Amino acid sequence: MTDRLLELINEIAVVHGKVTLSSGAEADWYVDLRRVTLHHEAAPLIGARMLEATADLEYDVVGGLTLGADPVATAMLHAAAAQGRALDACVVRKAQKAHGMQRQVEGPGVEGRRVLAVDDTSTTGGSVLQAVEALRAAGAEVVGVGLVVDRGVADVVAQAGLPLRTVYTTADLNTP
Ligand SMILES: O=P(O)(O)OC[C@H]1O[C@H](OP(=O)(O)OP(=O)(O)O)[C@H](O)[C@@H]1O
Ligand SMILES: O=C(O)c1cc(=O)[nH]c(=O)[nH]1
Repeated sequence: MTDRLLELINEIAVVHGKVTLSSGAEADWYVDLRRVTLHHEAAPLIGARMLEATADLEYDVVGGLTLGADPVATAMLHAAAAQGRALDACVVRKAQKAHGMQRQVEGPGVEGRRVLAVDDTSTTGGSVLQAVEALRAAGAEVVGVGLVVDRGVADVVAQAGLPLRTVYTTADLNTP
């Protein structure tokens, strides 16, 4: 059976060429997941597939470090709502806001709640584990990490003591 989401990722998000990654490392390919997490056909598929991939984990809030995680979390919120499930989303700011409510984690609240930390992709795990730290500081119980594309963080997430659920790994992508 055709995997339409994988087709879309390979067609519109995989970029060949030298690129500097979030960690500062150099790579010769990139997957610009924003091109699919904000795409009219791909985003609903991402919501459904992320719910499926994390079905064995129990959580009532989903979110991660802005910006990559945000459309993933909201796609999951909407996919869950379509199933009659009340799943809230949250956004983890890169730093605490200096005015207003001065929060780092935005949304209906994570204190005392079970949270799935997500990201669109992860290469070193730095971003998603920064989100885990901020979520815990806000009082959340982080139950696991969910990714659309894992670029190789299984060991890092395991070392952090969290279960990792992913829809794709780099082996699934048309990379050089
Ligand atoms: O596993 P890591 O080494 O942390 O890399 C992965 C991170 O890099 C990208 O975000 P980026 O830092 O480019 O920022 P953005 O989400 O604001 O675009 C991506 O969305 C992940 O969050
Ligand atoms: O490591 C990263 O920064 C990174 C890799 C990648 O393939 N896609 C992305 O958005 N970020």
